[in-house]
Amino acid sequence: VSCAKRAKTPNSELLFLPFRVLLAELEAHQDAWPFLSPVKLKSVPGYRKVIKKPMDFFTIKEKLINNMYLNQENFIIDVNLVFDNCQKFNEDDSEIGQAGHRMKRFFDKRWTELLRKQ
Ligand SMILES: Cn1cc(C(=O)NCCN)ccc1=O
Repeated sequence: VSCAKRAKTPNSELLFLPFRVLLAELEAHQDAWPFLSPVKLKSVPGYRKVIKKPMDFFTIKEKLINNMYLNQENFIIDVNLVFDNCQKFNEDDSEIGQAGHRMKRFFDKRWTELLRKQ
Protein backbone atom coordinates (compact mmCIF):
# COMPACT_ATOMS: atom_id res chain seq x y z
CA VAL A 1 0.00 0.00 0.00
CA SER A 2 2.09 2.92 -1.13
CA CYS A 3 0.20 6.14 -1.43
CA ALA A 4 0.51 9.91 -1.60
CA LYS A 5 -0.27 10.37 2.08
CA ARG A 6 3.28 9.34 3.04
CA ALA A 7 4.56 11.27 6.06
CA LYS A 8 6.98 14.04 5.11
CA THR A 9 9.38 13.56 8.05
CA PRO A 10 11.92 10.73 7.75
CA ASN A 11 10.60 7.51 9.23
CA SER A 12 11.86 7.89 12.81
CA GLU A 13 11.72 4.19 13.72
CA LEU A 14 12.05 5.08 17.40
CA LEU A 15 8.90 7.20 17.39
CA PHE A 16 6.82 4.43 15.83
CA LEU A 17 8.45 1.47 17.58
CA PRO A 18 5.76 1.28 20.29
CA PHE A 19 3.08 1.07 17.58
CA ARG A 20 4.84 -1.80 15.83
CA VAL A 21 5.29 -3.63 19.12
CA LEU A 22 1.66 -3.03 20.08
CA LEU A 23 0.40 -4.09 16.64
CA ALA A 24 2.47 -7.30 16.82
CA GLU A 25 0.82 -8.06 20.17
CA LEU A 26 -2.63 -7.48 18.68
CA GLU A 27 -1.88 -9.80 15.77
CA ALA A 28 -0.56 -12.52 18.10
CA HIS A 29 -3.67 -12.42 20.32
CA GLN A 30 -5.83 -15.55 20.15
CA ASP A 31 -8.92 -13.45 19.43
CA ALA A 32 -7.31 -11.54 16.53
CA TRP A 33 -8.42 -13.99 13.81
CA PRO A 34 -11.40 -11.92 12.53
CA PHE A 35 -9.23 -8.80 12.22
CA LEU A 36 -5.98 -10.04 10.69
CA SER A 37 -6.91 -9.24 7.10
CA PRO A 38 -9.54 -7.13 5.30
CA VAL A 39 -13.11 -8.51 5.51
CA LYS A 40 -13.84 -10.19 2.14
CA LEU A 41 -16.56 -7.87 0.86
CA LYS A 42 -17.74 -10.45 -1.68
CA SER A 43 -18.25 -13.23 0.88
CA VAL A 44 -19.79 -11.21 3.74
CA PRO A 45 -23.26 -10.06 2.64
CA GLY A 46 -24.08 -6.46 3.58
CA TYR A 47 -20.61 -5.59 4.86
CA ARG A 48 -19.76 -3.18 2.02
CA LYS A 49 -23.07 -1.34 2.49
CA VAL A 50 -22.99 -1.10 6.29
CA ILE A 51 -19.28 -0.43 6.96
CA LYS A 52 -18.15 2.79 5.27
CA LYS A 53 -14.48 2.57 6.27
CA PRO A 54 -13.24 -1.04 6.57
CA MET A 55 -9.99 -1.49 8.49
CA ASP A 56 -7.92 -4.44 9.70
CA PHE A 57 -4.57 -5.17 11.36
CA PHE A 58 -2.80 -6.08 8.10
CA THR A 59 -3.77 -2.76 6.51
CA ILE A 60 -2.59 -0.89 9.63
CA LYS A 61 0.75 -2.71 9.47
CA GLU A 62 1.13 -1.80 5.80
CA LYS A 63 0.43 1.86 6.61
CA LEU A 64 2.97 1.78 9.46
CA ILE A 65 5.64 0.21 7.24
CA ASN A 66 4.93 2.75 4.50
CA ASN A 67 5.29 5.54 7.02
CA MET A 68 1.75 6.76 6.40
CA TYR A 69 0.90 7.63 10.01
CA LEU A 70 1.81 11.24 10.64
CA ASN A 71 1.11 11.03 14.38
CA GLN A 72 -0.15 8.83 17.21
CA GLU A 73 -3.72 10.00 16.68
CA ASN A 74 -4.03 8.57 13.17
CA PHE A 75 -2.78 5.18 14.35
CA ILE A 76 -5.27 5.10 17.24
CA ILE A 77 -8.09 6.18 14.93
CA ASP A 78 -7.44 3.21 12.61
CA VAL A 79 -7.19 0.70 15.46
CA ASN A 80 -10.43 1.97 16.97
CA LEU A 81 -12.03 1.80 13.53
CA VAL A 82 -11.41 -1.96 13.51
CA PHE A 83 -13.28 -2.35 16.79
CA ASP A 84 -16.05 0.15 16.02
CA ASN A 85 -16.75 -1.57 12.67
CA CYS A 86 -16.88 -4.91 14.49
CA GLN A 87 -19.38 -3.66 17.07
CA LYS A 88 -21.50 -2.10 14.34
CA PHE A 89 -21.70 -5.21 12.14
CA ASN A 90 -21.73 -8.01 14.73
CA GLU A 91 -24.06 -8.82 17.64
CA ASP A 92 -22.32 -8.49 21.01
CA ASP A 93 -23.04 -12.17 21.80
CA SER A 94 -21.70 -13.43 18.46
CA GLU A 95 -18.32 -15.15 18.10
CA ILE A 96 -16.80 -12.21 16.23
CA GLY A 97 -18.56 -9.63 18.41
CA GLN A 98 -17.11 -11.23 21.55
CA ALA A 99 -13.64 -11.41 19.96
CA GLY A 100 -13.89 -7.70 19.12
CA HIS A 101 -14.79 -6.74 22.70
CA ARG A 102 -11.91 -8.82 24.09
CA MET A 103 -9.45 -7.34 21.58
CA LYS A 104 -10.57 -3.80 22.38
CA ARG A 105 -10.14 -4.36 26.12
CA PHE A 106 -6.67 -5.81 25.49
CA PHE A 107 -5.67 -2.88 23.27
CA ASP A 108 -6.93 -0.20 25.69
CA LYS A 109 -5.01 -1.84 28.54
CA ARG A 110 -1.71 -2.14 26.61
CA TRP A 111 -2.03 1.37 25.15
CA THR A 112 -2.34 2.97 28.61
CA GLU A 113 0.54 0.85 29.93
CA LEU A 114 2.67 1.96 26.98
CA LEU A 115 1.72 5.62 27.42
CA ARG A 116 2.28 5.62 31.19
CA LYS A 117 5.85 4.40 30.57
CA GLN A 118 6.72 7.47 28.45
C1 LIG B 1 -14.38 -8.41 11.50
N1 LIG B 1 -15.23 -9.27 10.70
C2 LIG B 1 -14.68 -10.37 10.11
C3 LIG B 1 -15.46 -11.21 9.35
C4 LIG B 1 -14.85 -12.40 8.70
O1 LIG B 1 -15.50 -13.18 8.07
N2 LIG B 1 -13.52 -12.56 8.87
C5 LIG B 1 -12.85 -13.66 8.21
C6 LIG B 1 -12.14 -14.51 9.26
N3 LIG B 1 -11.35 -15.51 8.57
C7 LIG B 1 -16.84 -10.94 9.18
C8 LIG B 1 -17.38 -9.82 9.78
C9 LIG B 1 -16.56 -8.97 10.55
O2 LIG B 1 -17.03 -7.94 11.10
